[in-house]
Amino acid sequence: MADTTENKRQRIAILGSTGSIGTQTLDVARAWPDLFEVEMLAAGRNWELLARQAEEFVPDCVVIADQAGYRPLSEALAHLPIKVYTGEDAAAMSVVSSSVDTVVSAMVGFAGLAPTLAAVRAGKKIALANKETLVVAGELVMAEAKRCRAPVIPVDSEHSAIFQCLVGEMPSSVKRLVLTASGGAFRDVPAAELDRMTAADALKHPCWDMGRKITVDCATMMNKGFEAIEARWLFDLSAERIGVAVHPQSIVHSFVEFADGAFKAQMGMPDMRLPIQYALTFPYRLPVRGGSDYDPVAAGALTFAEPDAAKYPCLGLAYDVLRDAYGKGGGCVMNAANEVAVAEFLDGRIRFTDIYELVRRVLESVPPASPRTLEEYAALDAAARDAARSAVRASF
Ligand SMILES: NC(=O)C1=CN([C@@H]2O[C@H](COP(=O)(O)OP(=O)(O)OC[C@H]3O[C@@H](n4cnc5c(N)ncnc54)[C@H](OP(=O)(O)O)[C@@H]3O)[C@@H](O)[C@H]2O)C=CC1
Ligand SMILES: CC(=O)[C@@H](O)[C@H](O)COP(=O)(O)O
Ligand SMILES: [Mn+2]
Repeated sequence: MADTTENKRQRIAILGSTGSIGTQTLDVARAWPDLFEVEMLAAGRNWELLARQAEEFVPDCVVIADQAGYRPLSEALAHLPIKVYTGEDAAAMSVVSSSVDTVVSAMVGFAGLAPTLAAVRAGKKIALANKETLVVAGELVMAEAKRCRAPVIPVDSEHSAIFQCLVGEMPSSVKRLVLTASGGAFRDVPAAELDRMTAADALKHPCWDMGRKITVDCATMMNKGFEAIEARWLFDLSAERIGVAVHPQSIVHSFVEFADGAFKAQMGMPDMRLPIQYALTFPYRLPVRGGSDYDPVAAGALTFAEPDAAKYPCLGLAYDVLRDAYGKGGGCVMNAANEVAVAEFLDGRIRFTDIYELVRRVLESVPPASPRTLEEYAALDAAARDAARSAVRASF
């Protein structure tokens, strides 16, 4: 916590402040007013919540992506010295401000890539929740992070757990990582019944309270596939050294096996405030105010099992992408198709089991590509979305 030891508050920007990770980041900032200063907030459409957050934290600026929210937001904040921006590049332009130390990347989906990359290029510390940034463009983002000396600290609970296990270890000592998975909303539903499951069913996650898109990704286990790709880029490991275990209790947040046969795990109650706060204060640890205690003796048995590959085909598909079976742009195409598929499912236009089918078809139909720049990734994302929407119109 370099900023804090210098008696200076850490100045944070939150991309996606109105979402699940964003609001919990503000819980952390609220709990430690002497440590954190909220400098910038960015949201998609929810200008009312953004206005309330800005009233409370009085950042230097706020960004609302939805242009319809610009006027009411500006009017609501007119009595405060807060700049209000909207427009396609506004978030990316605001996070690079010299008054920002740390950027919490917590938008959902492809939308998070451009502002996160801008923050990386400005050498900011990144607290990374938006895993899609690495699924889509992990090679570019991590190369730029290295070039610009921008530390990327994971917020995603599994990667935070692995990051914590690796403190003090040599990379060459690592044999493999194992990402734990709850199994999602349908872990106790037989595979044959999945095509009848509704959006309301899929949104009942057994352990975590999160945004709608990631909650559906957990039900398909696409989330775990994304996390395997995220682990590849964060920890520089190949697919063979990244495993997945179903762990219904969501207490062990992931573990690492070392060359000598030792295992290290990070455990705790499912509460994202811990990994969010750890990413902000690393290498220091502070109490999580309002966090719940885990008592390993009272809590009972912890269990682990192999994922059912037939029931969760999205996981295998993501591992194919991880092995570059669809070219270097495979992650970008898979993410775009998945965003379209999940939105169509949430709107009741396709079945739960169609999500896999749609993503697979788009991966098969979009020609392999090797994007290198943000613009090339954006073009590939747009082509994959078009292909996904055409496939929905044609066959679902
Ligand atoms: N929630 C969790 O516990 C975890 C989440 N993550 C990851 O963190 C990220 C955020 O997840 P979560 O908080 O659950 O998602 P939510 O859906 O709760 O929040 C998403 C946020 O992104 C904003 N947003 C959406 N689209 C845009 C856009 N085009 N431009 C600007 N802002 C936009 C939303 O604004 P608005 O609502 O105003 O439209 C909202 O603030 C995801 O990548 C997810 O995979 C990772 C681990 C755990
Ligand atoms: C909290 C978090 O990190 C999520 O990404 C989590 O992984 C969801 O749970 P499962 O993927 O285990 O269902
Ligand atoms: Mn996770």
